[in-house]
Amino acid sequence: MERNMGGWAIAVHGGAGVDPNLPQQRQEEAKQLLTRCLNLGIDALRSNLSAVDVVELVVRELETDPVFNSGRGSALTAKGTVEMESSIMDGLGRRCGAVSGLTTVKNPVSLARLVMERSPHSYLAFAGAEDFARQQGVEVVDNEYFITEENVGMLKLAKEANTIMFDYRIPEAGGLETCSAVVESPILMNGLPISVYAPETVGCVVVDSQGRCAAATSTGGLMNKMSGRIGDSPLIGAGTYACNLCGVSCTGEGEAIIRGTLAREVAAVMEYKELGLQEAVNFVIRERLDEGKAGLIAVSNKGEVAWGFNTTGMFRGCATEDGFMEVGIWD
Ligand SMILES: NC(=O)C[C@H](N)C(=O)O
Repeated sequence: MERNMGGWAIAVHGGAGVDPNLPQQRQEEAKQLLTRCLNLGIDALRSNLSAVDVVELVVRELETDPVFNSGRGSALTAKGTVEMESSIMDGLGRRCGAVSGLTTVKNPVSLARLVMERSPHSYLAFAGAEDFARQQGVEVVDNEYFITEENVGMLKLAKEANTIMFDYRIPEAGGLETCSAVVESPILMNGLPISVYAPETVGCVVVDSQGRCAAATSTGGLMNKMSGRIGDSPLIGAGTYACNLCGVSCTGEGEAIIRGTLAREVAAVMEYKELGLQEAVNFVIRERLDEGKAGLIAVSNKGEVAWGFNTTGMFRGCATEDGFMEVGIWD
């Protein structure tokens, strides 16, 4: 799908790889949150906030709500702790900031923005990033704040199955059944079984009415990941990218997104193959991504919005200045 209205455009995602048996209630909950976040972004764009301000604002909202896998509600490490990561990129001047290994920062995307604006670096991680957060006076909370009962249940299941979970479902009776079905036919990666589903990382891409593009992505990573594991979300060019042409945010199996440098590839094929935004998204998903692994959202400086995925579904929503708005999960 593609819209080309020449004004502002916004897209949000709440993760790719959705379980086809996801309870209806959970689907509705996710769609409501995406709609609320889109509206927040739309109001901000109408008030003339810049693209980078809008992506930060929207991702903060998604981090604060526990529905998706970022900030509160983040996936847990094998140790049962939360290690969050995020990045933000302003297409104007291609400025960027990224953070990993955060354990107490309430809104990782805002720390990524501070790395971009108030540090001489692009990427800070673990203890150094936490020190920087304190130095900057951002809101910090106990690690417990990020841990939800639901995720504790999911980690238990992942551990029992010795699986690094890409799934993110409610550990109720139905959830358990679906989950064991996943585990019965695992995909092996480096000798470890991995389910085919992806958890619900969040991201937002925006082009404002002046044609400035920005992108931001935030996540807790994968359920039962090794402590210290870094995925695609904080990696500029892999999970997040923005330039004067477009803004892109990815979601799915981080290792596959990193191998494909997906976000940057969208910009590269637009630039060097002179493809339109949706064509570029389709090309990258088809040519640079292993089957069933990921999805992405994108905007262009012309006010186009596009998305694509090769997983079962992707939580996403988009809107353009002419009043078009769509929120969906499946193809
Ligand atoms: N659902 C996700 O998008 C997970 C994220 N890409 C990661 O691998 O950390």
